[in-house]
Amino acid sequence: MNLDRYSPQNLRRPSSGMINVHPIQRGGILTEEARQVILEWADGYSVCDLCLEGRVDLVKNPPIAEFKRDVAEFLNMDEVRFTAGARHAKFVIMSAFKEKTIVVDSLAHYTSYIAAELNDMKVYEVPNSGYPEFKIEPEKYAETFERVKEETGKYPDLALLTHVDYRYGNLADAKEVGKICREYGIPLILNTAYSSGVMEVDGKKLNADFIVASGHKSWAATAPIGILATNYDFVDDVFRTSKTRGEWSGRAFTKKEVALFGCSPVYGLPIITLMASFPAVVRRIKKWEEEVAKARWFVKEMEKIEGVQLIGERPKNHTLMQFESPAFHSIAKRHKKRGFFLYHELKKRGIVGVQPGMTKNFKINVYGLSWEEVEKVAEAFKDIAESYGLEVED
Ligand SMILES: Cc1ncc(COP(=O)(O)O)c(C=O)c1O
Repeated sequence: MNLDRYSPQNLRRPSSGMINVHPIQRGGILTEEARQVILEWADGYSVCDLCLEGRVDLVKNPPIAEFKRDVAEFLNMDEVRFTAGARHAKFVIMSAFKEKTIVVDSLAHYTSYIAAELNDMKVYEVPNSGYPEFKIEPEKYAETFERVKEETGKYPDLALLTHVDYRYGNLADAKEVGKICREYGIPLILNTAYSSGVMEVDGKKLNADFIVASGHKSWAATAPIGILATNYDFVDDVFRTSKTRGEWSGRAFTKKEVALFGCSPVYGLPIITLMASFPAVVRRIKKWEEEVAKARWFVKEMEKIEGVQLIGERPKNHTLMQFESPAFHSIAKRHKKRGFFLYHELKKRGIVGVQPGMTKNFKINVYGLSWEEVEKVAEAFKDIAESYGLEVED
């Protein structure tokens, strides 16, 4: 066994000091405030020094119990719990709908399907508009509900909408989908992994019954941490407490919430960094329009390159984007590094995050980059294109 492999020198992060445009990274970059508290809280169960009630969400020092209320207010929902990621939040909700039927958008993340599968749910999909915009039209929810009724004899029990999808960064019309769900009396999970924490999300305005969020994706927190917010109607079912009694010992755990494993598994840095970043997160969502402006500018610059084109909705309403680039793909075919050439060329210019091997299509997120950094990334792409003989408009 070569233990040297794990020495601090060998555990340096490969992307250190570079501009990282990986879609999943931008909203999870820690704030200065979070960096300041890291070391003090880095030990295992650090937040449990003064746990008097046997549940992380009830701890008063550090102020997690208050934080829970502030996050609920921020999302305009009634109750919140912290989970091990958005995926766990979805699992927790769906565990209250075991073996029932769920309708999800056809851009949903794999974790939505897995959470449903773990709970033996039957999944139906709402189609999207296909190439090139791949939009989810709200009325397709109503059509899918009717289709489920025709096939099974009853309307579905639950619906899920991915507010911003991970493939194209399309912003779905959550309010309208929420309205349709209300008309049918079907509770809606809004997956805000790519929206809450970077842009405003108001659960009541959007008619969401559940909001799931990802702290490490969009709230500047250390993984793994997610948020599950809901309204009073669902609290008893989703946050149901244990009814088990030890058959021999007679012990009971009546305060422990079953689907949260009794006490949600976020005992240290994840919850501390989520809290420490929260004031900055509350402030940063007000600057969302400027983030979108940067994304739109970046698209305009990228499309000056021969054969590069945005796919997904136009104009962009989010900072995550996908391009198709047949011209880069043709270069890859004759390059000795094959599809990896683009990754290497970008790395030489101080940029990481475009998936190694991808040239035909690639994804980028410009959230939180300064204007200078966005310009640097656009210039890098143009420079690479020109160096391989592609046309770039002035
Ligand atoms: C739309 C969407 N939802 C959920 C997730 C998973 O989030 P988490 O890691 O918090 O479980 C992802 C991850 O990429 C995602 O893109």
